[in-house]
Amino acid sequence: MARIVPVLDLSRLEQGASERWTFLFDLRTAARDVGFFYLSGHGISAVEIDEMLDASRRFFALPEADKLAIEMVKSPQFRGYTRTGGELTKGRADWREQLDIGVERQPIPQGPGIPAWTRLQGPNQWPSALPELKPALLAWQTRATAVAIRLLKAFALSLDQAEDAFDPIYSGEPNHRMKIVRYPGATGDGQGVGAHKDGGFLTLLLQDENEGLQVEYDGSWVNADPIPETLVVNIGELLELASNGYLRATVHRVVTPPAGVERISVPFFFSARLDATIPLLTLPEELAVEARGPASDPDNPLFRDVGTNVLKSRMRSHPNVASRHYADLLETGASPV
Ligand SMILES: O=C(O)CCC(=O)C(=O)O
Ligand SMILES: [Fe+2]
Repeated sequence: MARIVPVLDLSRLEQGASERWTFLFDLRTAARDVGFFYLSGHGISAVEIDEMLDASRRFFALPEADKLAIEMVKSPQFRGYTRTGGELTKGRADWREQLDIGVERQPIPQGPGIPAWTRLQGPNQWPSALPELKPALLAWQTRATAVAIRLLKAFALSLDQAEDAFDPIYSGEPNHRMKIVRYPGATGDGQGVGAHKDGGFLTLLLQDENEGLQVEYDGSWVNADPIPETLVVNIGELLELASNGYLRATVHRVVTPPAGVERISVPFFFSARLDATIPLLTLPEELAVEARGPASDPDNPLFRDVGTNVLKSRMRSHPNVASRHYADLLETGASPV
């Protein structure tokens, strides 16, 4: 039986015009039909992958005090460590611990009339007990950004747009974010991370050898079990919005591993600049007739303003950070949540 979540080889883009053309067709089909695929031929080596997973394991093995020293609640930028059960998906605790890292930038000076999402820009928190983590994660960000941009250009071509159609909304200051995540075995109620869609353009996920990721397809859950040396790619809400729902931001979740197993993953979320507004692409007629419009969920309103969208989802996932650093928005009802 054919795999539901297909494997696509990115190096086909460089194998001549006809291979390139069929790759773009396969890419568009996978992103429209399942919204998830495995990516091979991405150019990130097995050694780099192992190093990233090892660095993640070393972080989670640190004494709890070293991890709590950089807890996310200290960061208005939603950066840092979240302990197991500390994050919510649709109001329910996720049984995973994680470190959130964004782009390293100076905070934006605040004052009257400055939009709240500008507070998302600023520094990361790094563990002083593991100095090698910072260069390892920043190196991964650089590698993953390059792959994400190649893919985004390919998506633009596959939708009959100019290759650089998305450049104006990410170039200069893209707002990617990544996490290292550990799912401990047999904890909580089995929700590693609850069913959700990702918010950005594209997510590139590195997973270790352990199962747990599931993708919603045709009303049921399909396992997206690890395939060595591949990344799992999924479409985020921004690409669904830009394509008027032609491409699908698919719901996914992670189930808790069994006792004695821990699962490590490294999701990288490629997104647009916080000050960008998501355009609506004009699709060619044969694609436009198949565009369903972006899924509308009254519990999860989508905004074309990227900064507002990002702040909304961060505040929902981390209510402790919201009440410490965004209490003004919660009190005045100006909250974008
Ligand atoms: O850990 C995984 O495999 C997926 C994580 C995920 O979906 C997320 O953090 O958005
Ligand atoms: Fe996700």
